[in-house]
Amino acid sequence: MVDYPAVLVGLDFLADAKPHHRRRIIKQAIGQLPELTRESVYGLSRGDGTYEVDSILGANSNSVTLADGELHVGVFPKVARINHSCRPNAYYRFSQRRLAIEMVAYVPIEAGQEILISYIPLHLKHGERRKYLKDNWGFECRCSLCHAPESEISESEGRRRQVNEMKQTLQDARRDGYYKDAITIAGDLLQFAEWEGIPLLTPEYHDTLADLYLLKGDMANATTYARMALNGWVQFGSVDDDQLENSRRLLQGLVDAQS
Ligand SMILES: C[S@@+](CC[C@H](N)C(=O)[O-])C[C@H]1O[C@@H](n2cnc3c(N)ncnc32)[C@H](O)[C@@H]1O
Repeated sequence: MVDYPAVLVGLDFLADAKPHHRRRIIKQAIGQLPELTRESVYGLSRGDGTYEVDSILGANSNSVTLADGELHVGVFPKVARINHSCRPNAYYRFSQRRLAIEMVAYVPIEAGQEILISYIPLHLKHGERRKYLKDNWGFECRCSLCHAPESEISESEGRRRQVNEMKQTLQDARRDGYYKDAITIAGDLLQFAEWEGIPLLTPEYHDTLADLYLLKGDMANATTYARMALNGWVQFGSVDDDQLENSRRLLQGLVDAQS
């Protein structure tokens, strides 16, 4: 799914304009939208706040960085209908070239099944996630993980903690030249992500494995993983995705080196 902004406001303007000017200008901009888009913006859920425009933006905006490097806040009407989950099945990314948000499913999502994204970084702990959502979004999370039995939450916490530690150990092992150990950890990380149902971006790990095998001098495995990474980025990637380009270059370099 691709979604274009109905409203896009520079962060400088939000920070600097006098509140009543800001609200008037944004309201005027919404008023000038085509009828259907305008209705979809006014039909969005409301956050706290006395002022309509502030409460719509507060509960429904996404921060995006435009090609000029400037941070903006946008209302993307379709994305704004998607709820948060600490166990998401999709994620979104912003394409500067398309000026659009692209939704990407981590796993197959059946028709009728709810699309869920994480509004917050996934590595946060349970309590931190709840606090972040309350402080920044103003709601108590009711996702399936937050409502799971205590034992399931603590199992999930343990796995996430372990994943963070493993990522650190992997980096240390790579830096110190223990490539074989780093390769084992990268494989375990993929397995953990599957158990947790927290989709890692698998191509990222295939890229890591390609890099480690290359460092180890195992060109055959490096090429296999580079190819898997490239296939993954084609699936997950965007038109302006650097990772796809980097992956393509790595694979080409490996193929050239062996020919
Ligand atoms: C961007 S909107 C999401 C779509 C909205 N639920 C709707 O029906 O249009 C964000 C608002 O949805 C609600 N929400 C989203 N995820 C939630 C969750 N995990 N638990 C409780 N409320 C949630 C909150 O009220 C939040 O301010």
